[in-house]
Amino acid sequence: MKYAIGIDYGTGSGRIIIVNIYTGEVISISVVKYKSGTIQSSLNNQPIPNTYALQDATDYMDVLIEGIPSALKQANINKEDIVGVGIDFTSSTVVIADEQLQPLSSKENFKNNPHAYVKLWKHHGASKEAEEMYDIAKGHNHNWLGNYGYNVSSEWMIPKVLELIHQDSEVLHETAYIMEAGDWIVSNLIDENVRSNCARGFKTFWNEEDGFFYDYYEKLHPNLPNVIKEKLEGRLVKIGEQAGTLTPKMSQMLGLPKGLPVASAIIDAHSALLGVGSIQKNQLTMVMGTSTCHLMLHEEQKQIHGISGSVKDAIVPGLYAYEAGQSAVGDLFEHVVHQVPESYEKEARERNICIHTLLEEKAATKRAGETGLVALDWHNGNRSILSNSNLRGLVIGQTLHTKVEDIYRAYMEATAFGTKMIAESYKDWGMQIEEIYACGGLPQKNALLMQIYADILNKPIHVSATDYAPAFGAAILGAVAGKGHETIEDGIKHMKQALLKTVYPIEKNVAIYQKLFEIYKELHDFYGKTRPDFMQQLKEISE
Ligand SMILES: Nc1ncnc2c1ncn2[C@@H]1O[C@H](COP(=O)(O)OP(=O)(O)O)[C@@H](O)[C@H]1O
Ligand SMILES: O=C(CO)[C@H](O)[C@H](O)COP(=O)(O)O
Repeated sequence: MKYAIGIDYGTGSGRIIIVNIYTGEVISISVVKYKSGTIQSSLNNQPIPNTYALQDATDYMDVLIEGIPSALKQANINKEDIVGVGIDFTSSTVVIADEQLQPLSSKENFKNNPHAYVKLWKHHGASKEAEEMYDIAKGHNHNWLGNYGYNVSSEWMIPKVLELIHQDSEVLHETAYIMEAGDWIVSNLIDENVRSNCARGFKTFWNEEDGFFYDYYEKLHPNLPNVIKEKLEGRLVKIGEQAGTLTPKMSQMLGLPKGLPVASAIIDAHSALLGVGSIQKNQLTMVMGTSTCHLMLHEEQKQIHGISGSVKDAIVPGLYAYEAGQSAVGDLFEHVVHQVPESYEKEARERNICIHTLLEEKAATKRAGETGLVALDWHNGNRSILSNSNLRGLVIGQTLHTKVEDIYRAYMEATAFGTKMIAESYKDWGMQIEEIYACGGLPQKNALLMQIYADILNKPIHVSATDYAPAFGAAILGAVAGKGHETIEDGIKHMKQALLKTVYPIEKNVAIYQKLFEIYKELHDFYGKTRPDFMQQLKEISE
């Protein structure tokens, strides 16, 4: 029997699975929550801006140190039968490290410095840098901005590097490596500075043909080209390739075979396509968790307004991977969970169910449209199709009878309307959508959510049976890196996970939601395009 390990680093936790590479059977699962979670509002009791979202990279190492021995113990297999390990990580989640790959935040003199910590993918501290980059990129004689959907997101790598250059020269001086967190994990496992084409292509202004866009970087800041050369370069390893092998120190620390092959890191949402097996063009895959990513594959590169980017070989060699997304989905539902009355908390405790389930149950008692609400799901900005992290949420139609579950339902509907905007942009630019897949940690947990998506998108939604689609994708890459399978396609054939169900649209709901979508689009275009300054002003006044 042969096995592979897949390690999925999500926003709140790391998930480790050991998988039979011939059957896709999960032998064991280990989940390790990040001890410091996401550091927001304050760091060590010192206030930090509300736009900051930081993490502590030592938590990522704890996932390995605690999670792998636990998964091995549960699996009770001969570890010599493990052929390889793959890692997927949220992105662009940026680690600041010294020559020994130690995170600067772990050093005594930097432990209270926010710029020494990981800038999580949803960190919006670099919005001014992103706006400045967009203005300069627009005037730059190139065509690559179209490959990024004609936008620059503050969630990407270069705005976060510029923020560091602008804000903290001392941290920058002590920094040897600025790395995607997935690359940082792989580089620690093999003791070499390597960089994956996946996150590099999507989150940094780089493509394999041209390399880094140094002529553009020079216009942004005189120091930027050197910072990129000195701190972001590293041996490129592409998806599907082996990055290297486990060092003796790591194999001893983790209890894994010496010289175990390690795959190049992949972005978490992109890895899910491998785990689900949705790698045909005309398939839209929604990876739904804290956020949602909307991914497609195509043999051509099209410049699609409002998506986050398109990169060749980033998921399946030979195909362009396309990504769009929404920065707050599970996070938005969680926001309501924290606002329910004590009576709801009491009821959930007594029935031993989570608040999400209680809210879903209460929200399901109403028919489509009965709340009388329409919301904009922009509580953490709008990633696609407006790419504006200064935008804010909105609910219209509230009365004195509006309940918290009505707001919960309105947010579920709003995230589905936002997905419809993305799907329409894909279709407007020549990407036909014939099938829709849903995976990630959300779809299996909330039946009402998936029915709302089927009704609003007016398409059947194929729901993956596993909560761990990204981890399965990482395990497939680990199996290929370790020559357990010759190609990614072979790995998918043996290891992809089954579907749980297909949710079909309900005709009467489709008609009601089409009316509500027309209102959503009016609100979207007014607050997102005609007067985005309203929400910008509210943000500035609040700071
Ligand atoms: N039953 C539910 N309904 C809606 N959202 C949920 C439910 N259960 C958890 N969530 C949300 O899902 C998100 C976690 O998604 P998951 O995919 O597990 O993690 P990650 O985003 O770290 O990969 C959290 O934001 C949480 O609020
Ligand atoms: O932008 C991303 C991918 O390109 C982030 O990795 C994703 O949005 C965060 O993932 P999750 O919601 O699962 O935590």
